[in-house]
Order: sequence, then structure tokens, then C-alpha cells
Amino acid sequence: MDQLEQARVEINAIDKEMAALFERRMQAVNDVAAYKLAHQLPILDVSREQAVIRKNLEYLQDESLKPYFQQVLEMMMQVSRDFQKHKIGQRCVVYPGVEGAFSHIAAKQLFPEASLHQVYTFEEAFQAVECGEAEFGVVPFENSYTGEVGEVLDHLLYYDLHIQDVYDLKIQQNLLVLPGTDLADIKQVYSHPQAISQSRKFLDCYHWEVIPYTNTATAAKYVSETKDPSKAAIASGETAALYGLEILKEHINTSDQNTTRFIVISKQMRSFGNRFHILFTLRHDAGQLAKVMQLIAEYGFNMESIKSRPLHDQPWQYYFYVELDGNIADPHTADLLRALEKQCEKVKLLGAFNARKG
Ligand SMILES: O=C(O)C(=O)C[C@]1(C(=O)O)C=C[C@@H](O)C=C1
Repeated sequence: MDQLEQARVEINAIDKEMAALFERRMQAVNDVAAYKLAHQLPILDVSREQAVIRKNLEYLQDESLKPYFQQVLEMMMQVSRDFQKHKIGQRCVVYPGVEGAFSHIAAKQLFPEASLHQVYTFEEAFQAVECGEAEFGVVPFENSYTGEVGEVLDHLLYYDLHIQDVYDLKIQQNLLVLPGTDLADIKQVYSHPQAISQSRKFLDCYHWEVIPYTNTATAAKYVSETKDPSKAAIASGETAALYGLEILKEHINTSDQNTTRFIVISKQMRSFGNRFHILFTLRHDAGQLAKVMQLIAEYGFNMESIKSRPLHDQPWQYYFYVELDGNIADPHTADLLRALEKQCEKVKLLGAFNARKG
């Protein structure tokens, strides 16, 4: 046997073992798909995929093979997702805004195999999921620069829905114009108020009229339709391609850490992860909030975030949102929740998620 033949005999033997291992893996994936269908969980789990890749790369002895093995792992999980999609059927996911809006970009990344449908408002996304028209909704929750999306937080209090997942999308704002436009031609700039405030420093260098618009993608669409070179929009690069615009200035947001946290809303609550979030309301007496903070500290939970928002039906009264490090499945968390239920008027556990530390 020459060297080539010998190597091929070895490859054949390895492929045979891999075929058996592939069948075993797909049986496990089949169980995952059945669980995800029964519990209405999304197929893609980004944090799990990252963990699978990280762990498996550590098993390799030969460093130079790591990028190749990573490709194998990514492909294997793509196959796994295709198989699950076939088993579960197509999921319906809604997002607010138009094609090219950041919610659409987040929804595409979170649900690459789903059927995506746009709605006009955040509330329509909540309504579609609550009435069962859609299984999931992807809505913005918080921006690292401009803070929470208050309306979405309010809907979480009033709708009987939970947070199924949390996804951080790096946001890059760009100045979009009709092809051939110069900076000197621009007189008005259109965009969503959050995108405007994220790009404030850039905008302050010019004397343009800045006009708030429903969202970044509709602003880009409007500029494209007017065919007026004195108008520009602030939006994502993807939006430029969609509406035939040109990126005149890239990356105009003040902070390059600009990230928007999107949430996946669903009727089901996610129960695994290293962090969880709750909403609560209090009796309007002195020291109530301090008592809740004390309980959280006494039970040894690290609080990552706290926000307060006005209650719609009780002027000058507020509800609170907190994010705590810990596992919902841990009995200690159940103890804390019981203690909070005694202390608060209403407690709503929104769900768990995997937060990346640092
Ligand atoms: O563990 C899961 O949740 C799976 O669906 C399995 C699997 C995989 O094949 O390893 C596939 C898709 C997910 O994005 C993560 C991992």
C-alpha cells in the first residue's frame, strides 16, 4: 500500500466512527428539539454555542488545528439547527419597525430560521405574542448609552409575558445620504431620538436641523423616497443597502461601546442562566424600598441593575425592575422570591438569562 492509500484507509476508519458519533449527537439534538417545542424555546442559543466552541477547542492538543476545528463545530451546530427547524416547524417572530431597523437585525441574528414579521409599535409586538399570533417578539430593552426603553419595561409589567432571552447588539450609527451627496448639501437629518442622542457629538459639529423620526430605518426610507439631497438619515449600514442610500460618514455614535440590549418576549419563561430579572411594586409607605434592598443583600444576591418607572394608573407611584446574579432553579432564589412576595405588593419574575461578565 502506498502512502496515499494508507492515509485513506485511516480516514475511512475515522469517518465510520464519526458517522456513529454523528447519529448519537443527532439523537440528543432530537431530544433537545422535543424539549424546545414543548417549552416554546428558541432553537438558537448563542451563549450555549459559544460555550460548546470554547470547551471543545480546549480538548485539542495541536494549536494550529483550532481554527479548522472551530469551523467544524460551527457547521455541526448549523446542521443541528436545520434539523431542529425541520422537527419543530417554522416559528413566527415579530419585531417592531421596518426591515433594516435594529430590531430586525437582532431578530434575524436570534432567529435565523424563523419567519419574521414586522409590526409598527412595541405594544403591537406584545399584543401579537400575547394573543398567540406570534411565538416570540424581539424588542429593544436598554441602550448602554441612552438607558432603558421605558415603554417596553412598562409593557412587561402590564402584559402577561416573560423574557425568554436577552441579546446584546453592538450598534453602529451612520450618516446615510442619496448617492453623490456631499456634507455641504445636507440641511436636515432624520432619525429616531435615541440614535440622535447617541450621535450628538457628531451632530454638534454641523448646523443641520435634526428631526426626530419613528425609527432609524423609516427615516432612511423617507430620505430615499424624497430624492432630496439636502436630507440625510442616521441608521445602520444594512439600511443603506436596503434603501439605495450611501454611507457618507461611518460610525458616528459618540461611544464605540454603544450596545443595545434586545429581549425576546414570550408566554414562556426561561428558567436557566446565571442572572434573572424581576419587577415589583410596593406599598406607598416609608422605607419599603429600603426593606427590599435589605432582603436582597441579606439573601446574598448581587444586584446588577435597578430601574424605576411610574405606574400608569397611580400618579406619583412607581414600580421597580431589578437584575440579580443567581440561578432561578436554586432553592435559595425561591427563598428570596417568597420573602419578596411577603414584602411587596406584586412581584413578577421575568425570567433568567446568561449574562457575560466583565
Ligand atoms: O443545546 C441546545 O440548545 C441546542 O439546540 C443544541 C445546539 C448544538 O447542536 O449543540 C444547537 C443549537 C443551539 O444554538 C445550541 C446548541
